[in-house]
Amino acid sequence: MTTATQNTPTAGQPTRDPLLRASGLVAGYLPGVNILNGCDLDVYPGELIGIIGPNGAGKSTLLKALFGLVSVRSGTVTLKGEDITNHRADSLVHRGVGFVPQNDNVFPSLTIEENLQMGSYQAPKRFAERFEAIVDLFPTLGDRRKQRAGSLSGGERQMVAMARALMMEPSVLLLDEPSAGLSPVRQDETFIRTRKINRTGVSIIMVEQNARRCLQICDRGYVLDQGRNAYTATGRELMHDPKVIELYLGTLAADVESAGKDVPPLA
Ligand SMILES: Nc1ncnc2c1ncn2[C@@H]1O[C@H](COP(=O)(O)OP(=O)(O)OP(=O)(O)O)[C@@H](O)[C@H]1O
Repeated sequence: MTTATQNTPTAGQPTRDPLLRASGLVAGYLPGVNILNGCDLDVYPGELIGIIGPNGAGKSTLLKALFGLVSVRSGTVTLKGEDITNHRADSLVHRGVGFVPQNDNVFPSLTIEENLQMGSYQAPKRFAERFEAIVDLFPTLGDRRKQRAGSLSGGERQMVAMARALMMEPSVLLLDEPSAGLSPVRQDETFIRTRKINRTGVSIIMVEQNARRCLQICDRGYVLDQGRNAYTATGRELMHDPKVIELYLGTLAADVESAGKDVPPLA
């Protein structure tokens, strides 16, 4: 059995230049209270990265720090080698970073089409072309373009939120707990959708509570604990690492291990 590497953020990484790199991030909300205590993260072109860890570990805060929503106190974030630390969200969108928050991620009173128009407000002339590309990926959105987002199910709203973030054709997409609050079936659909987006070439950083499913689909995973990298390796290695199972995946994962079988594959 391969063992995940503790405290070495470079484990299992490709050797080419990272698309996005976070180095030694320290960040927090209240003066004098740091939530991130020196986080490192590398995302290589085309990768799907999973971030898991206990409640309050700072996973969502890490995404917010990458997207300029939480002030970075020290450390740097680079995109294609360019320093983007503490850049504003609108500037990051322009540079190719997309963000899908966990909550309130659609405009409920607007139709699906209008929600997607909001996603392309920085490049309205590209709306038709981007809308067509999105509908190719998620045909339901085209069929139901005139439906108000507020009347959609949780899973469908999540699809609209992802689609809206894709309107600016990001090179990297940040997803904050996309499966939160969804039934197991809808969670699976969300993970399949995430992988589908990734296969179009978009790099993804996904924070997830559903750690096993997340590790199952991601190329590499980071385990965050108390605002620091605890473990990193490929998703598969983390999923089968005894220490990671014991500390972070809990009994369900242990049951899977002891039964000697993997979690069922996503369709
Ligand atoms: N807006 C905020 N103001 C002050 N503290 C906050 C704020 N948002 C989050 N925190 C605190 O930051 C810490 C980390 O929260 P964060 O949401 O990043 O953790 P997480 O790993 O994503 O946890 P979970 O899995 O429970 O969502 C928690 O102690 C939380 O209470």
